[in-house]
Amino acid sequence: MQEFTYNFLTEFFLLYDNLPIWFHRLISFNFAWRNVPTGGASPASAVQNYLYDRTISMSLVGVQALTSFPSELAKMDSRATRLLELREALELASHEQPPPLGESHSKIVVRNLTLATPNQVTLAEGLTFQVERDSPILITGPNGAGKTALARVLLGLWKTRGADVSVSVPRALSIVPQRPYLAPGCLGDQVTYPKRFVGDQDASKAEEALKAVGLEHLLERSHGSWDARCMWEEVLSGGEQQRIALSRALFHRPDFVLLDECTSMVAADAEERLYDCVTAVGVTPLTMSQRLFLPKLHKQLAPSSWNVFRASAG
Ligand SMILES: Nc1ncnc2c1ncn2[C@@H]1O[C@H](COP(=O)(O)OP(=O)(O)OP(=O)(O)O)[C@@H](O)[C@H]1O
Repeated sequence: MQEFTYNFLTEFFLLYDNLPIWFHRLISFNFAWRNVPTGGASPASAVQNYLYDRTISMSLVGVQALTSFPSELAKMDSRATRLLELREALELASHEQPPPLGESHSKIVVRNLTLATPNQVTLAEGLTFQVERDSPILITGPNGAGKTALARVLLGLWKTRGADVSVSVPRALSIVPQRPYLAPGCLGDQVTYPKRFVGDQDASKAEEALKAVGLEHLLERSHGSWDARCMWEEVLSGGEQQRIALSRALFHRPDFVLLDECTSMVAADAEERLYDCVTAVGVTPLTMSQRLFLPKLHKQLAPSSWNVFRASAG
């Protein structure tokens, strides 16, 4: 029944979303007809009033649009990033098929990797490292050094380059990006993304993940219902959005996770606990970050030979 009502309302507003505008116009015209200056109502004065009223209401709509501009921009930002990544992946797939990455069950292995952008700008050469289960590694480097680029290579989005290059990654590898994508859907869907939330099956695991990242208040706010829906990008703060993204890693528990500056908007005093949560559930992070406290949470630091990064002077 709930689904029927939801579908009905969605269809109704999609088809008739301009009804309120026409109601508003009728009311405005009625108002214009009644409130004419001395001399009585005439079509000319009514139309004049109507146009005056429309000018004012259109200006108000303009002001309203301006005030909602920053949040609209934030929404567009994460969507645009995803679209760009999709476009890059499609371009690579159509022109230059990247050689398939090797598959390894228990570790990430990178040997002699040359890191380069799609337009052939070399960012680093000879990258060699491996990440084993329970041996997290931290990669630091200045802005533009190529940390996200490395994540893209490991996910198979960017081509691997280099003589004798070999890159193998486990199937169970996922990413928590800096700017998370919030899926349209209910609260449960946000935690279980990319899979749809299935109440009976996912509720207790999703609740555990949500609590671990300190977002239990979202469930309380919706009176314990996972079906709450809203424009999540507008309602959740930047830090909350990043915590939601981390909760997905805790929900799905891949063997390895790429954490790409994924706590940059989280309050500093909570960050360390969040990283602990990830390792506590048996997920091994490969972290890309500038955060100063992070070295103590990782068993390995990226090898110093990585200072060949093109942008390291920055
Ligand atoms: N699609 C692309 N096409 C061309 N160049 C790109 C592309 N994406 C990123 N770059 C460039 O590659 C370089 C490395 O970018 P990357 O995002 O990996 O840096 P980063 O080390 O993650 O930086 P930050 O610390 O700011 O997140 C940058 O100079 C960037 O402009």
